[in-house]
Amino acid sequence: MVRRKSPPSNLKTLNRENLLNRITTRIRQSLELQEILDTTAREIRSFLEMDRVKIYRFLPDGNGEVIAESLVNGALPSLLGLCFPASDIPAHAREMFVKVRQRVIVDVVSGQKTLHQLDNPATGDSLAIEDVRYAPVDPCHIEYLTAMGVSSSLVVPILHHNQLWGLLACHHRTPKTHSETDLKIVQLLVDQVSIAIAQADLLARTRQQAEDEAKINQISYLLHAPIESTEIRQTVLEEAVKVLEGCGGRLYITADPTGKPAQIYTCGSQPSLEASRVLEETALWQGIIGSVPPLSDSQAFVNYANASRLSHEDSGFPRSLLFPDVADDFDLGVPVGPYCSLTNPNTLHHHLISHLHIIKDIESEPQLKSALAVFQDTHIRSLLIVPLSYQQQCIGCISIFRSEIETETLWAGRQDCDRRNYRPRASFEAWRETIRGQAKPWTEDDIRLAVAIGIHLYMAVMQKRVEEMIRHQASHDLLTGLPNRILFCDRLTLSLARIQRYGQKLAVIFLDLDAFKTINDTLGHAEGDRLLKSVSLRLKNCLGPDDLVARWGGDEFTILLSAISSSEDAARIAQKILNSLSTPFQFEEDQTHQVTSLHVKASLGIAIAPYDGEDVDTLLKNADAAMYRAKQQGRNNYQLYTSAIGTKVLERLVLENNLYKALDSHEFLLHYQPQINLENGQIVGMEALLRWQSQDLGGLVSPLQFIPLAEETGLISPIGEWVLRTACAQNRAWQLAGLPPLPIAVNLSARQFQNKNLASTIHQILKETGLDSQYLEIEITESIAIQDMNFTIEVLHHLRNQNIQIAMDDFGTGYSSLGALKHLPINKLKIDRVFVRDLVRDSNDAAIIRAIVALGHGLNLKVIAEGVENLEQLQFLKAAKCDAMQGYLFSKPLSAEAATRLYQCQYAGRLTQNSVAFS
Ligand SMILES: Nc1nc2c(ncn2[C@@H]2O[C@H](COP(=O)(O)OP(=O)(O)OP(=O)(O)O)[C@@H](O)[C@H]2O)c(=O)[nH]1
Repeated sequence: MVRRKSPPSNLKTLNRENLLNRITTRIRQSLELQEILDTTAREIRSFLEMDRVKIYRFLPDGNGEVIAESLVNGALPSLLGLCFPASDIPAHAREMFVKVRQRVIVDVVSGQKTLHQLDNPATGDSLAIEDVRYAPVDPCHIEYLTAMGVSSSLVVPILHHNQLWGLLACHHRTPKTHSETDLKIVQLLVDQVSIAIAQADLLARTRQQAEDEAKINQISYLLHAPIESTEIRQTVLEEAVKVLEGCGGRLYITADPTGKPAQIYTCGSQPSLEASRVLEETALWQGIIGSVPPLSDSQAFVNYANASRLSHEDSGFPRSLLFPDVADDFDLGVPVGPYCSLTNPNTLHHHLISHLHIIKDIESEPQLKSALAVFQDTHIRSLLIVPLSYQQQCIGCISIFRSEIETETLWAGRQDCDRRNYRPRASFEAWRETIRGQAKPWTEDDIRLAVAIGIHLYMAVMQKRVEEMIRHQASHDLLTGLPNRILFCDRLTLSLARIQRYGQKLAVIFLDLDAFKTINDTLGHAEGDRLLKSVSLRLKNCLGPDDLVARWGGDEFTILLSAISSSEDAARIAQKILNSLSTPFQFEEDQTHQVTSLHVKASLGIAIAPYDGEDVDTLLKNADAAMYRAKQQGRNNYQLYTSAIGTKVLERLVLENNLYKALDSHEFLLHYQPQINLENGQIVGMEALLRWQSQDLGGLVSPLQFIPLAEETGLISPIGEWVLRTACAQNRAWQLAGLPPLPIAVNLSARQFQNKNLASTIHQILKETGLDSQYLEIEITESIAIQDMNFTIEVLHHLRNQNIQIAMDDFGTGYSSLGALKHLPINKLKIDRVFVRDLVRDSNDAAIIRAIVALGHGLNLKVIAEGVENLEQLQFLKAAKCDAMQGYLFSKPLSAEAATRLYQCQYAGRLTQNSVAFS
C-alpha cells in the first residue's frame, strides 16, 4: 500500500484553519441546508482524506436516509438517497449519541473501537477533557462494515434541539487513524452543521408559516366575501381539502336555533352512505366530535361575543391573521376522543390538539371497524376531524379525508425480516420497496392549518348565525317561534302579487281563542304561555307546506292559505283546525306531576282573495270581522266573510270606539223607575237603569245594544261601578232632601259578579256616599246565579252580611233549580216581564206567576213583577198576592229630576195617577 506523505505540520494547521473558515463562511452565506451539508461532507472527506463521508438523517419513523455524500471516485459505492432501517443503529447506541455526544471510531481489522464521550452523562454539560474508552467491536458490526467494504469508520452524531437529528459517517476502505486535533476540527464542523440545521429549520418554519398564512388569508377572504353563505362554505371546504392535501372532505353545520336545518357540504371522495343518513349525525361521529348540546339563542350570542375576543396565538398564526380583535384562551371545546393519535403531540400546544381528531388508519382502528364500514369500499384511509365548537357548544365539524398512497423506499440492501435468524445484510445494493395502504401522515403543519381553518369557519358560521337570529327575532314571535305580523304581511303581499298574476285564490283566516283570559286568570300566565305554544304546534300541523301561520298578538293567530281553489277548501281547513283543537291539551305540573286537561276552543273568520279584498289590510280586516261574527254566533265555529258582516262589524267598531270614551265624557246617566206596592200604590223602591247619551252617535243608545258590548270588552266593570256609586249617591240625596228612605235597586253584570273585590267595592261606595246598606238592593239575574251555585251563595252571603238587599231578576227564565233557591240568601224575586206580558191571554203564564208568588212567599221572599203596562195585568197581580210591581202603567224610567219630583209628589200625598186601581 502506498502511503501518502503527510504535509508539514504548519501547512496542516493552515489547512485546518482554512477548512473551518470555509465552512463557517458557507454556513453564514447560505441558508440552504442541502448546500451546507454537501459542502461539509466534501470538506471533511478531503480534510480527513477518507474514501466516503455521508450525512445520514433520521426520519420520523426512526429509519434514516443518506442525504449528503462525498466519495473518492470509484473507491466505494454511493449510498446517496438510500434508506437505512432503524434497526441498523441499536437503541443503546442512539441513546449514547444523545446522552454524551459519543463519537465512535471502528477499526474492522483490529476489531477495536474507540468511544469518545464529549458530554457528562449526568448533567449533559461538555467535559473539559474528552472521555476516551476502547472496546472490542461487536462481530455483527464488523460483518456489517465488511459487507459495506469498509475497514475504518468514524461516526459523529448531529444533534438538533437535544434530539438525534442524524449522523456524520466517514468510511475508509483501509484502516485509518485520526489525530486528536483532526477529531476536534471535525467535531467543530459538525457543531456548525447543527447551527445550520437550526437556522434552516427556522427558515423552513417561517416559509411554511408564510405559506399557511397565505392559504388562511385566502379562506378568510372567502368566508367574508359578500356571496351567499352556501356557496362560500362549499368553496371553503374545497379550498381546505386542497391545502390539506385531502382526497375529499365534508363540512357539517348543525341546525340553527332559528329552525334552519343542518347543512352538509361534500367534496371529493366520500364514504358510501345511504342517501338519508348523515355521517355526522351517527352515534360514532357524535362520539368523535363530542356530544355537545346545540346552541340556544342566548348562548350563541354570548359565545360569539366571547370567541370574538379570544386570541389564537396557539394556532401558530399571528393574532392579526386569525382575528383582528381577540384574547388569549380560545378553546375549541371538544375533549380528546379515543381515536386521537397524533404524530408528535408534545410539540403542539395541548390546548389545540385536544380539539381535533385524527384517525391515522381506519383499518388499524379495530373498534371502528364495524362502524367505519362506510369507508371500507373507498380509498379513504385517514381522517382528520376538526369540531367547530367553543365552550362545549358544537356547531358542526369539518372532516378531511386522505386516501391511501403508494410509498416507495429505496433501501440500502434488502432486510431479512426473519428475526429468528437475524444477520446483518450481506449487500447494501439499492433495493426498492413499494408499500400501499397508508395515507400521507398528518404533520404538525397540517394540524395547525386545520385548526386555523376550523377557527375561521366557527367564527364565520357564528357570525352568520347571530345575524340570522337578529333577523329572525325581528320577524318572529319570541314565545311561539311563529312568524309575527310583519312577516305575515310580507308573505301575504307576495302571495297576493302571485295570485293576481296567475288568477288564483288565497284565504286569510283570523283565529282568536275563546275565553283565553279565563285560562290565564285561573291557571296563571305561565300556563297560558304553554298553551299558546301547544296551540301553535297544532295549527302548524293542520297546514300544508306552503301555508303560513303567524301569531298576530295575544291569543290571536293569522293563517295564510296560499293555494286554494274555492272557499270550501278554506272552510275545510278551518274545520280541521277546530277539530284539532277539540282534543284536550294535557299539561303536567312541574312539581306535582299532576296532569291537567285543558279544553281550548277558537273562533275563526275567513276572507278569500280576491273576492273579499285584494290587499293585505282589507283581507285582514274582513277576516277579523268574520271572526267577530263567529264569536257572536256562540264561539267555537268559523265564519266566511260576507259584506253584511262587514257592515255589522263596522257598526260595532264605531260603537265600541265611542263606548271607550263615554265614561270619561260623562255620557252615561241613570234613569229611575219606581217600584209600587200593589196594596197601597205607594212607591216602595226605585230601580236605577243605565242610559247612554252619546254625543257622537247623536242621542240615546239602547242598552240592548251597548250593554253586551260593554260586557264583551270588559268596560262593564268601570261602568258598573259608576252606576253603583251614582245610584247610591242619588238615594242618599233623596234621604238628605227629607224624603222617606227607600231601597234603590242596581243591576249587577256577570263580570261584576265574578269580581273578587265586589263586596269591598260596594262597601267602599256605601261609605263614600253615606248610604245605609239596607237601602241598596242588588239585582242579579237568574242566569248569573246558576253559573256556579256555590260561588253565588258565597258572594250573596257576603253582601247579605253587609245588610244589602238582594233581588233575583228575570226570575222564571233561567231554569234555576228551585231546590237551590232556598239556599240563596235573597230577599226578593222579580217576575220576568215575559210572563207578565201575556198573562191575560196565556193561562200558562198566569199559572207560572201564581206559582212564583206562592214559591216566593213560601220562602219568605217578596215578589215583584216587572213590565206591568195595563190594568188587567195589575189586577191579576194584585189578586195573585204579588207584593209589588214596576212598569209603564205607573211610570216609565225617569230622569233623576223627574223621579225626584214624582217622589216628592207622592210624599206630599198628591199622587193621584192610577189611584183607582189600588183602591
Ligand atoms: N299567557 C299569555 N296571555 C296573553 C298573552 N298575550 C295576551 N294574553 C292574554 O290573552 C287574553 C286575550 O283575551 P281576549 O281575546 O280579549 O279575551 P278572551 O278571554 O279570549 O275572550 P274571547 O276572545 O272574547 O273569547 C288577555 O287576557 C291577555 O292578557 C301572552 O303572551 N301570554
